[in-house]
Amino acid sequence: MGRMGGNSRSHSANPSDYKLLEEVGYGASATVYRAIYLPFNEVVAVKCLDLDRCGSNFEDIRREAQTMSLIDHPNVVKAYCSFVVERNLWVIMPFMAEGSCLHLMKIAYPDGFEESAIGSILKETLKALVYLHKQGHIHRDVKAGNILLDTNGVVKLADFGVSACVFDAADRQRSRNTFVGTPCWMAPEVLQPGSGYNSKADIWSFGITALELAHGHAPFSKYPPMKVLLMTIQNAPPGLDYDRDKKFSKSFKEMVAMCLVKDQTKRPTSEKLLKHSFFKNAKPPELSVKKLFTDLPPLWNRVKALQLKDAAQLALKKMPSAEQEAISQSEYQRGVSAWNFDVEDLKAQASLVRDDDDSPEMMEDDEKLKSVVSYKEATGCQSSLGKLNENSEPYWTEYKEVNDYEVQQVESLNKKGKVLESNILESGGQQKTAWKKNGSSSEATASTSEKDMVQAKTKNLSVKSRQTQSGPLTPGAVLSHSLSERSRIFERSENENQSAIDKAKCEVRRTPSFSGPLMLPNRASANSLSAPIKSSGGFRDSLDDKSKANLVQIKGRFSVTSENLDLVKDIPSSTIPRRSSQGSPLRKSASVGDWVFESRQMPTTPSAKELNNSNVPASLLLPHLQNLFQQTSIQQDIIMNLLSTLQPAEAVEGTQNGKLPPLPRSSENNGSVEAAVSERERLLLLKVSELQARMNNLSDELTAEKTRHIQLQQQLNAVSGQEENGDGR
Ligand SMILES: Nc1ncnc2c1ncn2[C@@H]1O[C@H](COP(=O)(O)OP(=O)(O)OP(=O)(O)O)[C@@H](O)[C@H]1O
Repeated sequence: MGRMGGNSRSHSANPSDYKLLEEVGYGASATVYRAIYLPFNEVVAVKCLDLDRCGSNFEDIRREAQTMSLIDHPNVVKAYCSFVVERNLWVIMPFMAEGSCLHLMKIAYPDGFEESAIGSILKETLKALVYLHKQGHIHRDVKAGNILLDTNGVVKLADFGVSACVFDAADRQRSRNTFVGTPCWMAPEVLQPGSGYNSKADIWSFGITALELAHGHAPFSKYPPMKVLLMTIQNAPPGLDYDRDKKFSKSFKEMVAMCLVKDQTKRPTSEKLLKHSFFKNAKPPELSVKKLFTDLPPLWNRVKALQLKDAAQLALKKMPSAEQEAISQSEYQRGVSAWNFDVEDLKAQASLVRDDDDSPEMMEDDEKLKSVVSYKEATGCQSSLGKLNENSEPYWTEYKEVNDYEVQQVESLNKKGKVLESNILESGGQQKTAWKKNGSSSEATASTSEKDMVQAKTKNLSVKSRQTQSGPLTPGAVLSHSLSERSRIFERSENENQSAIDKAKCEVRRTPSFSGPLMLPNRASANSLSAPIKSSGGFRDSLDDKSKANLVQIKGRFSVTSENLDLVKDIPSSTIPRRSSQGSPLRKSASVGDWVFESRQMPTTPSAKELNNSNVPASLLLPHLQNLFQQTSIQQDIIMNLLSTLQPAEAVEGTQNGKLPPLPRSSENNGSVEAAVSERERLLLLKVSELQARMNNLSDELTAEKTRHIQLQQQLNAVSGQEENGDGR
């Protein structure tokens, strides 16, 4: 690793040359800090990847770092250098002071950007894709969260955590048959295991990103991953609606429609797409993008605000399972990439998710949030919160209300709890006025590099406290410090009982390992299963026993599992009827190439008695009953097929010529199976008695023949006696 080419001034691989300041972002596998490179007094970004969370696939990381070192394009975030510090990989990059488009939308543009800004952002992103594709790379994780902005309006595509070099022959097969990405942004061919994909998958993700920038969230973002997977495969492609999206131009709509074609061969290449009229008319980013953040607070304060918002949302969910669901949902909806797909579980979940927006659960959440928290959700939380975007004021203007709510949570859920966030909340409250658009505070424009450095010296209590309390900053300390720990630093004393809100923050940031109704992997499980940089199966060891037992295939960040292989492996595949339609109880395994029996349609199937006695609503019972019905029909099918294979072919004839009728084969005739069997029995008995009668006849005939034979013998003897007497005379 170490230094990477192309820089006139190279950055050292010595961690003590970097002074880590505020956290400015976090993803599935990494936390990103603003930092100062001391030898040059230069602001940089340091991405700290926890190698343990990455599955410690060092070989992949090394290859990834090499890939990054070859990147040299003004619209691609390049790595200056990378090096391992204890169990962490530090990647040193240019600091993009305005963070990602996703963060920007969540903070200030919950309903998306205006078309001129979108045009510029997309054009710059597309230039990056043209470059990467020419170099033989597939990015595989194009989304608003990976499009970074600088204060002067520069747009760069980031995160090669999942990119793959298709020119590397050894890697080609794997990279093209690997499940990598974030479900909402993933192309249909990527979601269909084994079909393989190429750089056109990036064009699909680019189209989804266009919709994300236009609406503030990606299509289907309110659904759990598997529902998204099924909808992407089964539904018509999403797009800009000609009625609902009246504000957008025809050429924008056309461009999006070109990207979101299911048949990858019909999608344009990045190079061709760049020639589309939509991009020809795009404004330079310094005109249309720069103005997006003129009145906003510094990035790290925005990130802090977003973390508080996540925590507030999480604190609403008090039951452990609900917490897990919330974490899963929020991580997923935020666009975090690490999702391991247990296809069976997710299919079952998908069948339970209603397509309409008015599911009671969602409405309940909606009401709860509306009554307590008045902020609107952007991309991330929109789905579970319903339509909260009616009021389009930026999130940060309501920051204080969120904080008030958090205080309530802290007070009500933790009697002993001290208000850990007091400092944060106070500063948040003050900043609320300072951040308001049209406000005149100097804070609003304090995001230039020089100012950042000054602010870092004066404002960053958490980092300073950490450094003074624990001596030199170690990477481990950096990575392990959580928001709660930082809260303690703010408070400057240890808390015995972590407040609910504080705990919730830990959950948001870190990696709980409980399971919940959605059965979606939280970040911890996702990361333990997956290599966030690039996958290769090197993380197999981190699977627990159950996962190992069920693992069919590890596909990049996602593993495809089935618990049902044992059930079917002893049944000859030829005896199982094959149905190819969607929703069939028998499906082709994602990876083993054989047909598997999908008995695990539901996470748990209650007994009939339970179903009868319970007060469960029909909407919940129905899927279980359908599941039971489906399983019963499958079993019948299998029995029928086994019976038919036991039956000799020549026996399948009509009774008229003395032979037996065939057993009914189709499932429609299942009811007549018993009757058919007894009919066969009766005919067999008839046949036996018929044979017996024929045998009796034959015996009689034999006896008669024998008698005739004796009589003839006697006649012959008599004749020969007469002849002898005649000769003697
Ligand atoms: N160079 C940078 N300058 C400023 N902010 C950055 C920089 N790199 C990343 N970030 C911020 O950190 C966030 C997480 O970074 P990144 O996407 O690289 O992590 P990740 O673990 O790979 O995430 P994911 O897998 O979910 O895409 C980004 O969304 C962005 O907001």
